[in-house]
Amino acid sequence: MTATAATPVVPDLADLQKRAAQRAAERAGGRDRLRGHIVCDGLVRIFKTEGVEVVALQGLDLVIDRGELVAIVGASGSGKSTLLNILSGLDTPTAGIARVAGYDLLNLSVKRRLSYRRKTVGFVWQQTGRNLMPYLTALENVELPMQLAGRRGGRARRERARELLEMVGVGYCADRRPGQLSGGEQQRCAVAVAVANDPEVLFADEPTGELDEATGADVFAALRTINAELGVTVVVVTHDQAVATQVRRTVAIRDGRTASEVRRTARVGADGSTELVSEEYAVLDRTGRMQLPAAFVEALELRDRVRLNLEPDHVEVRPGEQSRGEGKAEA
Ligand SMILES: Nc1ncnc2c1ncn2[C@@H]1O[C@H](COP(=O)(O)OP(=O)(O)OP(=O)(O)O)[C@@H](O)[C@H]1O
Repeated sequence: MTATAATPVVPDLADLQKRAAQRAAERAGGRDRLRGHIVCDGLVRIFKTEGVEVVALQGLDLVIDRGELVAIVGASGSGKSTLLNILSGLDTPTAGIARVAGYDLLNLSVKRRLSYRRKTVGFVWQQTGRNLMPYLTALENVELPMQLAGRRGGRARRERARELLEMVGVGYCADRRPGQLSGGEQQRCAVAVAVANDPEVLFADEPTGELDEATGADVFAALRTINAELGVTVVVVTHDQAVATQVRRTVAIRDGRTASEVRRTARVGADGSTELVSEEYAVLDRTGRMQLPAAFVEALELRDRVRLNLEPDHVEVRPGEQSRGEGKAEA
């Protein structure tokens, strides 16, 4: 159709969809922002029970690149499980963007959701009993998902299962049933089971919650190996702050939003020795919102209103009239 003053061009559905996608990307801060393997942008989840609304996620932003290993930490009730349930396809968000490996989790048909959960993602749960079949050996447990998916022939399946158990350090447990394994060994087998069908992303919900520190460290070592050897993106949810020493990137959630991040990088010293350096960042969302760390707020007794000053290379946050503290914080 030719456009004239009298007959304006009516965009067709494909045009409108393209425009809507562009607008959504612009609103989210441009296409680059939405390019991660896992992308949450302005993610909202509201639960309604008996007329009461609970806002579990209040516009959460998070971008995780392919092949990253990230821990999500936060106090009880901060929204960790809600986030994991959405990312693993068990729950649907109320609004925002949630995308994993190209799947738009807000608009999944039943068929796509099933395929997403079967092929794209793997899970390790906190309860060891939920991860493994009690009457099968460790080896049979790892073989089972491949068998159900009709992948690989019998011998190849067995070989792959052995390889995965070796990879997570429990090759010696192959012929034992879960009841004959320690909690840590069971969770390491669970990691092997979860990646048996080559998922793109592995989600682990408090995988060390029932373990002591040393055994928990073995499970983290298994997750790191899987991440490095298979290139699987790994997201571990935990309320254990000590996990920061086990991974390179830790994202803290507070009140349903990403609040801060700790990144650990290897730094080579003048003598050639390598040390891991941790740096903590506050997370700034695309509208410029950030959460001050609770310790800073308490130290200066900040409340209600604060004064902001733009300095050449930083922003200064000072107590306002309502705040009683006399000191100043800098962001
Ligand atoms: N199905 C639900 N119905 C109503 N409210 C819910 C539901 N699930 C979670 N919530 C609420 O949402 C908020 C976040 O809960 P969530 O379980 O995600 O937190 P969490 O960080 O995983 O906590 P924990 O470490 O204790 O598991 C809480 O206030 C919780 O009570």
